[in-house]
Amino acid sequence: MTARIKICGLRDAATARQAARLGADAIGLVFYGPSPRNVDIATAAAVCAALPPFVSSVGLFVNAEPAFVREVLASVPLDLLQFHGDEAPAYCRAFSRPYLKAVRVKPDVNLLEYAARYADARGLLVDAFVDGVPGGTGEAFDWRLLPPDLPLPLVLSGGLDPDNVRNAVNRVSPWAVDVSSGVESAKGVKDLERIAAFIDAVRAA
Ligand SMILES: O=C(O)c1ccccc1N[C@@H]1O[C@H](COP(=O)(O)O)[C@@H](O)[C@H]1O
Repeated sequence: MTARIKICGLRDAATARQAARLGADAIGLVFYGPSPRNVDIATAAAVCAALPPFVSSVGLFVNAEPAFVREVLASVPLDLLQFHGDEAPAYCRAFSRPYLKAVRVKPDVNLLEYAARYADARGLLVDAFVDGVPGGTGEAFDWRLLPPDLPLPLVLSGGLDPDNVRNAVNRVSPWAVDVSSGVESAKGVKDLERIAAFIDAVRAA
């Protein structure tokens, strides 16, 4: 099975359209002020409007005020929410939208427990644990910490790039992969050649 591909941290309509043309299945919009990939609501709406059919838009939040998530949802047609902080299951469900729960993996993590707690999530997204930073760090983690029998679709992220993603897909067999830093030329600046190389590498796995 070919892994689906999400390119996260898009900040303009032209790059989002190019990513879709190159074969991305989903693009991510970061609504988290401290991130170099943060977008405002108007920009996010313009990015979504530029997407061709059958390419999903994912909104990423980190411990956001519910009112802010609702404000975004009122103007931006997001297909999926990605909760990348310490959001409780009740919080994630409160928006009545499909969601992914991100888990930052460290050696003592119990992903089966997470899968049970967030059983109504569309998937678990696994990222590297880096102290003090919620994500988007470009750091990978030890994929051997992932259980083989996770009952939810697994979205693999954390330090993926055009050079390691083929091996990652072959080793982990995730439902999808998600990348941000690994397809950038500088923090927050997407590089179309790296996006193309990343997508080619996933397809070649
Ligand atoms: O992209 C960000 O800036 C970001 C900020 C806060 C939380 C998550 C963020 N990105 C997500 O982190 C993972 C891994 O990213 P990377 O490829 O290692 O840079 C991915 O799911 C991004 O969507």
